Amino acid sequence: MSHLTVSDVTLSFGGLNALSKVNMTIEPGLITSIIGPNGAGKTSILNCISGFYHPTQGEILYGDTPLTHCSPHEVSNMGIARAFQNLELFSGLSVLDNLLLARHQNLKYSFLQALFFYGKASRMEAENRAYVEHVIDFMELEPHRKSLVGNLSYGVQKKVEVARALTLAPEILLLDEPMAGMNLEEKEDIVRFVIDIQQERNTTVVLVEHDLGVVMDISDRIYVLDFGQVIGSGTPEAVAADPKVIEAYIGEGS
Ligand SMILES: Nc1ncnc2c1ncn2[C@@H]1O[C@H](COP(=O)(O)OP(=O)(O)OP(=O)(O)O)[C@@H](O)[C@H]1O
Repeated sequence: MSHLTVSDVTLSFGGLNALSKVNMTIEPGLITSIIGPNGAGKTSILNCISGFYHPTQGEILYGDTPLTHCSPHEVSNMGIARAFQNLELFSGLSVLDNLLLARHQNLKYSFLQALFFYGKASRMEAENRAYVEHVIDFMELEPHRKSLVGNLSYGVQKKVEVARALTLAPEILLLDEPMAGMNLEEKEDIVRFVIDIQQERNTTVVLVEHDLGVVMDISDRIYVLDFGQVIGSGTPEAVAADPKVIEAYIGEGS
């Protein structure tokens, strides 16, 4: 597994810099959280890493491979998957079909093979099916596998969204506010899965989350953004004691 390196990334929308010379190193195998007040640039940095936005300046490398100008599809094929803040699920399809569809993105066989459905295509189809079943099992979604996503509670839908990203077997999982709108029990549930994803699947996790209690509890490293700039970084203890970070949060509340 490789380091993900964000170097001097600036993202401008007209006159507004959503990100200004942001530097981050996402270390393999760790949970790195990105926090900051509303509008600080947290989603923008995930958008740059996942190829939805292209930085105005700066560079993003995965190992030695530049991601800066890659499309979202190219980024996910490199092993970087994203679960979205606003769910990217098909509400009229079952959990199983949503996950199969997501996994299907990774199918690589020719039109002719697909047409006659033999050889590599059928083998890959079986492998995909098995992998999706494994993700359903891992995320404890078995009771919901045939349910239409639109009929599920918001908390379960958020879990399906994480599962959707996991079907790509990512090395890095980007999670954008996976606990937003959840009740305490649902939050505890998803926290347990985030830790399991890191520890049991040896996946690097990048987490954008507003719940500071959760962030302090589970993160190995934290980056703090404010007005598009990194104002603090390090272990949870170091960040919690950083006067600039405290100021940014007190400023937000006052
Ligand atoms: N597509 C866009 N066009 C114009 N401005 C944008 C766009 N995307 C983001 N911004 C602006 O960039 C800044 C950073 O937004 P971003 O969504 O990254 O913040 P955030 O930290 O994720 O906020 P929140 O915690 O509220 O989700 C904001 O001022 C936002 O209005």
